[in-house]
Amino acid sequence: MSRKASDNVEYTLRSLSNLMGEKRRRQADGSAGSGAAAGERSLIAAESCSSLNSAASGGELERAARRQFQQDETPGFVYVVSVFSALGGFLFGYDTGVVSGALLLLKKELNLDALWQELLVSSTVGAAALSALAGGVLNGLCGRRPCILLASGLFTAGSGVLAAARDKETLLAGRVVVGLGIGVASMTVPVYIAEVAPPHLRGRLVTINTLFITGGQFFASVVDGIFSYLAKDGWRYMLGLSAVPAVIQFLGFLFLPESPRWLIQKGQTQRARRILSQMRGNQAIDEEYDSIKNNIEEEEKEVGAAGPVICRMLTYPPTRRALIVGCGLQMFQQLSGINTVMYYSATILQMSGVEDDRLAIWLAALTAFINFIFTLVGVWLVERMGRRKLTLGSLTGTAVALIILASGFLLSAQVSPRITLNPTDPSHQNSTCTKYSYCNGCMLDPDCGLCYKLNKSSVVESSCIPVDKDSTMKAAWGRCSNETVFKKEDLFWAYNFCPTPYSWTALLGLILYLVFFAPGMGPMPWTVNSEIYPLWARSTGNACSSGVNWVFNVLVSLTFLHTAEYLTYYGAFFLYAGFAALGLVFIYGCLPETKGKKLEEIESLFENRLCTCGRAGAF
Ligand SMILES: O[C@H]1[C@H](O)[C@@H](O)[C@H](O)[C@@H](O)[C@H]1O
Repeated sequence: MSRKASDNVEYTLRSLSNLMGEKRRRQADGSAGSGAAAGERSLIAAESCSSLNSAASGGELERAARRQFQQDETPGFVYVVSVFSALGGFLFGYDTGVVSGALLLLKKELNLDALWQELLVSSTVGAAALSALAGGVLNGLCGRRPCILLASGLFTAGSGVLAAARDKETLLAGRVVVGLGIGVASMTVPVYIAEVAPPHLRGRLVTINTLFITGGQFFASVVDGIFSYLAKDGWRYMLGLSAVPAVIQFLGFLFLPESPRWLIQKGQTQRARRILSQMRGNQAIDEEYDSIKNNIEEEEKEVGAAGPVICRMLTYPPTRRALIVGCGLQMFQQLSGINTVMYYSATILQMSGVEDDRLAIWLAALTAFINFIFTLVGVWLVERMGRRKLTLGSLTGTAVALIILASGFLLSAQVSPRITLNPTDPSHQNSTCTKYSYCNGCMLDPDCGLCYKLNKSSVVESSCIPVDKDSTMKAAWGRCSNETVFKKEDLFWAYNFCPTPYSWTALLGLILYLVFFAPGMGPMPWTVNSEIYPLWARSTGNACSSGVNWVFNVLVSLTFLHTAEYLTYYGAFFLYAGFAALGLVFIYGCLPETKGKKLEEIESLFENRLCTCGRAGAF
């Protein structure tokens, strides 16, 4: 009998027996438990055989029974635990998202130069990379719960330091502390949720964590929008607000349990059984408990317990392959350019005709909102389509959207308006801006912007002028240096883009990008990583793959401006499209379907050669 058919039969039988009013099975505990469990299993097996035919024929009944079974099996407690853990995802999203708005105010109030701005952004991501890697050891030694408590403690402390900071050095320290929290949370939360969730809900519950990440990013952009009107100290609220969810998570986790799988691994079996039955409601837990326990024993025999986990992972082919798949997914997530697209979204939207510069900050919120809403679509799709199809579909759409986005920039560059006026700098400073004859060159120079008028839809009276050091919304001198005056005079200022009739193509590309990326490539790397490693390798596997995610995040964001300078914007987006295409080949060949499988069964999907793993379990 196929696995699916036997599952169906089991669902049907268990639910039917519930429907017929059979008394809830009592939880067996301790040594008496195993005898009772064996009895129960044989009862189920006998039921399975005798009812096989009727179950197989009654499709409707089967579906109803499956639904009933799943409702019975999933107590609200699992959802509560998942939501409290996913607050870690929210903080990850909030703290990485809020900084752009905070910087706009900070750079004026504390006179931050470009290096300090860069430091405040990258220090967090860099610290996250390091602590995600270190989080693996902590997770293995101390368990998931202490790590989540540690992360929320770090978030709380970091946001307190940031809100109270008096100078840029303290700000930097606060950003590093927050980054340490993000790294630990990003690798622990998906693992913890995957370990407490029942198999049929695991994908959905872990994907909720990414929904919280994008929700955090969206919330951060709204907070940025609101507090941007508060020129003095607005940044303190922006950076300090994350203490609220952090404290809630910390308090919640004082009462929430450890992962039962980790407890079994550490030999704390009584506690593990108690927590597992809490998580599974009225369902008998013996089967799951035995399978976790047997699996741990088998793994220890097979792989041996000596030597550092990473070495054992690399020398044991199934975990080596899983590690390559997990890290590859995280790498391709970042290489397809999500964070540059998000960061650059306000400009892309402005480029497409939104001319009110005050709106820029709200436009970023709109992008974050699309990312959030379409991650919700992913939560809905993950248990329907499965991880593999969802990731493949999402990455294909992402690659196409990147090509459209790049074509938008390419078309804009090709019809780039000519520069017709060359006013002289009143302060007689030498600026590179005056040397450009076309808008395209001017746009790629981060120090310059285009000041122009429109005659119908064509650009006239254009000049390339240095950008104001405090605000990219206006020029340093000349016709476009005073926002209120130049708008009255029907002048326009374009920083980072050239006004052309093809700008809408980039907007279309941006929207399509988010629509496709958010349901699959956003959440799946986290979801798949939480389930592909056997228990002994899970902390280390997730630490490595999260570390890879953060390292590529820093690399892509730090190199974007240089890549754009050397390859132009369209070149940069074509490059990301190329990475996405490579990612597609990799995922097609190597990513097996893990939907509905018990965590203990997944290891077997990596038994064959890496490039054939994609075929394993792909239903
Ligand atoms: O999965 C998340 C999510 O999609 C975010 O929007 C992105 O900023 C992160 O880098 C990524 O890891």
